Amino acid sequence: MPRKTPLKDVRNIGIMAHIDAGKTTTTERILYYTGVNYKIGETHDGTATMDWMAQEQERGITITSAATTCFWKGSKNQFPSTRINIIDTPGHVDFTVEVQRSLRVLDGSVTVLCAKGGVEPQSETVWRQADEYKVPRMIYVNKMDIMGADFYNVLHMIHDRLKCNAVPIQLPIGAEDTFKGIIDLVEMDADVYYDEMGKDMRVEEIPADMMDLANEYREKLLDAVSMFDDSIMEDYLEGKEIDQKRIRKAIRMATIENEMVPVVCGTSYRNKGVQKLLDAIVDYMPAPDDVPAIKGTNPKTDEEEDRHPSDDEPFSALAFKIMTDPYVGRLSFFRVYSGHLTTGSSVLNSVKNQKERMGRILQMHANHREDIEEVWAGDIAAAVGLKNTTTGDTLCDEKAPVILESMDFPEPVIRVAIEPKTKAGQEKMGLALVKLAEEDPTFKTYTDEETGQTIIAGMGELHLEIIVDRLLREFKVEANVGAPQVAYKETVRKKVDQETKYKRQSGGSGQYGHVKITVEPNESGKGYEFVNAVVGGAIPKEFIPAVDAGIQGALQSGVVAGFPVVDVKVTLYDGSYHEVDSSEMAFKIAGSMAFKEACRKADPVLLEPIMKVSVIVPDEYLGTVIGDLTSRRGQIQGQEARPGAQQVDALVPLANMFGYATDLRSNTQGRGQYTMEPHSYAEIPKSIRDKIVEERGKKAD
Ligand SMILES: Nc1nc2c(ncn2[C@@H]2O[C@H](COP(=O)(O)OP(=O)(O)OP(=O)(O)O)[C@@H](O)[C@H]2O)c(=O)[nH]1
Repeated sequence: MPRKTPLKDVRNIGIMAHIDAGKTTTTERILYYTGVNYKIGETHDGTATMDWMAQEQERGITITSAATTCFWKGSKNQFPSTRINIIDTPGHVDFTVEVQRSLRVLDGSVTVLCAKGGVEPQSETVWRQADEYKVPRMIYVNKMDIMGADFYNVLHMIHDRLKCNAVPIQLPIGAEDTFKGIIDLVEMDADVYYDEMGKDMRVEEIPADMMDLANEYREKLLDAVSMFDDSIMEDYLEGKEIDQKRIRKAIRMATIENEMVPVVCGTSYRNKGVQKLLDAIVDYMPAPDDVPAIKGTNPKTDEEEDRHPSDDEPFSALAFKIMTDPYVGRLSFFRVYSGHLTTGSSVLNSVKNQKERMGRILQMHANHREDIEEVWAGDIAAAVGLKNTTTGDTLCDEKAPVILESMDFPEPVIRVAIEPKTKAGQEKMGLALVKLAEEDPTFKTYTDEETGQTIIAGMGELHLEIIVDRLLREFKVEANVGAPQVAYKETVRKKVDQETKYKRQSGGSGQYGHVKITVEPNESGKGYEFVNAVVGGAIPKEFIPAVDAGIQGALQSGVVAGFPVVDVKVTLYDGSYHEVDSSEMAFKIAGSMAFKEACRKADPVLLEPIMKVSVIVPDEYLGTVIGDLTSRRGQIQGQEARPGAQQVDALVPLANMFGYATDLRSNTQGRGQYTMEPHSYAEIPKSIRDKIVEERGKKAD
């Protein structure tokens, strides 16, 4: 069967927003107008379709990025029927990795801003991430109906904070409770609404009292796009009629090239402007073949090999989200980059070097799913029952293997001990935690060797709360959790050489493993690296992975205070073996012992997560807030004026940020706001380190 929607008519977009800007409401309205929903769900009723995880409904926030497909007829029939895949993204900072992984697989994004709040710090964070991925963007200024809505102020904030070439392609008519329509600067007409909830809309001439303003902004728009079609400005200045198609084409090119960010407005809640937003998505957001080819590597030759968005290339796709679904089991969301695949065929997971059968493929809609027979370049769908595929893996044609550029996941910064309420729950909890960790690469679970406790580690308190919540709801495991603690790490500062011989002679056969290794610091963030430099069979090939495994076991619990060891490079360069007594086990033990011994000598240090904290505080509390941040070992990075307030940016150890929300509230009479995200890991000052070591019940070395 040929593909149903031409590649040109596919839009993979994300909707990004600060909490409460109205992302969920906007998505709901989009689904409503595209005919997927028969009734409009309100987020505050808890019936919104996108927020289908129970706890999201209760909390009123969107956590996971579900992909939803809908179709829009397209504006002026330029694109007869465009397929829009919406990748939902969360607004909370604990879930930035969700934002990042969606940025990886989408082609364009709509940033929703609140017409009153404008650019909040979280929007800035997400914007910078989108900059990194060079995602073409447009901005939707929502909530034009609320008290304090000010389109031009938001525009000013966009220029000031996001430093992008934002150009309105619409202007609001009125604001707050007098918001009654939208001027279209391409068509030079107005959509005027005659009722509260956006049912009665008429296309009219631009109101006379707004004509000058409309002309002024039309000129700005034409000026912005004229670099993509210089005759546009000439024609305009000569007073000639300019074809709308030409303007749209130029806006589209400028947007896709990341040279311009079109700005539209409306109120999703009151159903005003959403259809025009859909038109703009179709007109200006890129199709999969408008963006550069995805980079990849051939796993056989290690050579770079790109995959172009074409059905004729070999199949390649990136798994970007794993979810456990109560009805169908494990769902793996994937984005197809090239080629075509029929349900029932096999693919290669090139990262794991394992075959997977694509037995059933589903198209996800917000509230139902559809079995599909085929997927094509540019599609987003979900496969049922893939066994070994995890987030970030490449699925590809076995005959043309490729590993697509994936995503980097940050290390968890916060940990809590967790314990099932009943003994019977122990095994169930273990299995459930493993499942949850498969879904979410920023969530880890392990046993603390010092205390024997089960630990869960993640990106923030809310992140772990949600995990505990899901344990209860989805896996029926009731658990007690301890107080959140910082997820410290250990590393080494010096290169050392280590020789260790593990030899036992007890009764029957003995054990013999002898290794010579060097242990040295690895680049920050590079993790653990193992190099096999053994020559001439000093250690037989079959025992080398055992040495590596032994070291990996030892990495879990460092020599300073039993925290995981990161960023070390270990080179195994020599050793010896015994014909009879050597075994994998013996080499595993030798590897582990050698590594621990080497670490003791290699100037081991304790590292702590440092957070980037942004606080917005009314002027009168500025001194108190800065004083407080400094007393938390914070380093002030900068300060910027906002209307009636200041934004303070600081780097603060996570250990000193517990309880910050409460303190900030009392220091500012509830008027301060803050966001924080992981920034880096840094060495802990000695005095504090000694205290941590002591608390862990171990003596400092
Ligand atoms: N007056 C008005 N209220 C709106 C508008 N859009 C959204 N809201 C309300 O604002 C609140 C937040 O909207 P949501 O759609 O849940 O916001 P969100 O950005 O998805 O929030 P998170 O899911 O928490 O990230 C809800 O109570 C909405 O009903 C609007 O255009 N006008």
